[in-house]
Amino acid sequence: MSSECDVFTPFNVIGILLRSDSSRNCDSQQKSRILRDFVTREVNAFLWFFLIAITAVLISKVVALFKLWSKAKLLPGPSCPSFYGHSKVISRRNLTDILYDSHKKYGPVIKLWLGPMQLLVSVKEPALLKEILVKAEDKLPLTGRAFRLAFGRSSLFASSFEKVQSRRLRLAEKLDGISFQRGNVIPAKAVDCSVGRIQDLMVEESIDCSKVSQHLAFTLLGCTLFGDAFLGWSKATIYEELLMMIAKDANVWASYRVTPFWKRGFWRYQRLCMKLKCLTQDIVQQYKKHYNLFSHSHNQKPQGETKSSSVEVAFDMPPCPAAEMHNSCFFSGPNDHFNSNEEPYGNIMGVMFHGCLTTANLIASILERLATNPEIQEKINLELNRAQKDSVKDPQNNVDNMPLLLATIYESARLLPSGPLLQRCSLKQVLKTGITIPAGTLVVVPIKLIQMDSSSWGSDANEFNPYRFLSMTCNGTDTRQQTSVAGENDVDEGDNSFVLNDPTGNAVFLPFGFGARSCVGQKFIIQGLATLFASLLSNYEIKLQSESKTDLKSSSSNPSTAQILLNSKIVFIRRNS
Ligand code: HEM
Repeated sequence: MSSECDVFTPFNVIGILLRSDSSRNCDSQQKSRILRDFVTREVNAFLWFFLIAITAVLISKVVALFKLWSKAKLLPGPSCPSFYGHSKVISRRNLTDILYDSHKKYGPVIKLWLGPMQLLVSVKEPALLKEILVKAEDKLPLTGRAFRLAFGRSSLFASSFEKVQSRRLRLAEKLDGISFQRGNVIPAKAVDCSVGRIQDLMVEESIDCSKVSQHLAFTLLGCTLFGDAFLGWSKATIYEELLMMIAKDANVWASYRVTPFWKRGFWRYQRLCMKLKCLTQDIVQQYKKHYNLFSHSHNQKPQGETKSSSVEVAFDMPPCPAAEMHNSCFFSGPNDHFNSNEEPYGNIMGVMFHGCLTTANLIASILERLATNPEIQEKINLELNRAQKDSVKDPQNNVDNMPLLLATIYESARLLPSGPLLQRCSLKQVLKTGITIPAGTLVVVPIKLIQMDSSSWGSDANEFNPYRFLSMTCNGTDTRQQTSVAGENDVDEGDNSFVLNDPTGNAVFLPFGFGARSCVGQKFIIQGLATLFASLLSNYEIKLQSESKTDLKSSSSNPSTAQILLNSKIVFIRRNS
């Protein structure tokens, strides 16, 4: 017969765990029952708490979803075709084409659903653009993930503004600093090396426009970052190839929500990234050796102090003792502490990657415009001759006096931006105009459409016309100056001269973005490319290979498909031959 105490022994797990032996006395059974009751109550309380918390989270999500839906209702846009939104349509058609059609039908601010909880808002209205790009500071996680997967953690290209804020400020200061020392933006050797690269490629009669642009961009950036060490670096070609191979797949691997460790292709990609890291390490070592050699041969400073290297001069950096030279030497200040979570070469690889791709795209655009507009080329050459006569012989010091050349660069950037969209997320504020874009929305600015919009750029918005960035100044006998918009028949001569209307800050000119996350290399690269093209045009005439002409798609009624580079072949003809 069981004892009285045994009657109360519950048959739950805790009860079994706490059940006492029948040999124990009643007193100890009493204690264990109290303990068991206590534990049971604690577990129940925890479960209740857990349930309430989960329910609260779910309710808040549902409320947020309803809020999103009700706010989104106020925004115009095509009706949702299914529960999954427009994602199926987007996977079948180019997003820029869809945005072009939707903006045409529904106005300058439109919405698209990427899923039941993901809203995309595209803004084309110039009055709203600046406000949005200033207020929305974070970028899409995809961009940050692509850089992180390829180059490790770094503090320049992360999606969160908080993480990049201080580092991008310092880099911008340094790059802007050298932009003020105009003549020296890109060291003369970098330009010579880039032009020399064209001569190497000239073995063939004509050159692939995209290939030569890629070589030029890579040489320009490499020489600027690593100076003389880069000129003699035997692995430069492999580095360039690796960068391009990584660029091809970067967004594919970043688009996986969970890193696809199970895919063989992903590990192949990681090996490429690893090789790139080793090569970056190698060029930094070479730079270090070169720098050591330089400081020993110019032993002008006391021990412990070193003379500024070419890279430091180019980037306006404090001299850095060779022993401490690493990534931060390029991208940080004297009081910067290296973050141990960061990949030591992440920022260098990131800048080489972003800089090469975007600069190559712009160089290709300029080369094609010049090749298809020989009259502009000749006028730039006249401008170059005049600038050379006016001041020192070196054309590289005169890019500021070459408004047509600068206008050609701006116009080429307008017609072929490096990407079709600027992307932002987590816009928290209500916009001044009364339009509310809910928090968490993916906000896109379709730069390609904006930069070719006839309402902002005129009826020739799809055409190459560098004169849109120029004004004609007429210096009469009285000293007053009169300016008027320049045209292609105007000549920059004598009493008349062109003045550049700098488009930076114009809400509808966005090849370098705008606001908190705009490109920090803008001034630097515009000056650098002007220097490169001044040198290039003084040596060569650029022509399109005759068969290539039919390949050029110069205009179309839909700006989203206009001005696509079709990999034309170009010929460089030596001017004095
Ligand atoms: C023709 C050449 C270039 C073009 C067209 C270009 C264009 C751009 C664009 C469109 C963005 C995004 C802006 C936005 O979302 O608002 C960007 C970001 C950036 N660019 Fe460039 N870029 C060029 C060259 C360079 C160079 C040479 C450097 C550095 C030396 C550089 C450094 C950066 C950095 C650090 C960012 C990230 C800013 C951030 O996320 O906060 N860029 N660039």
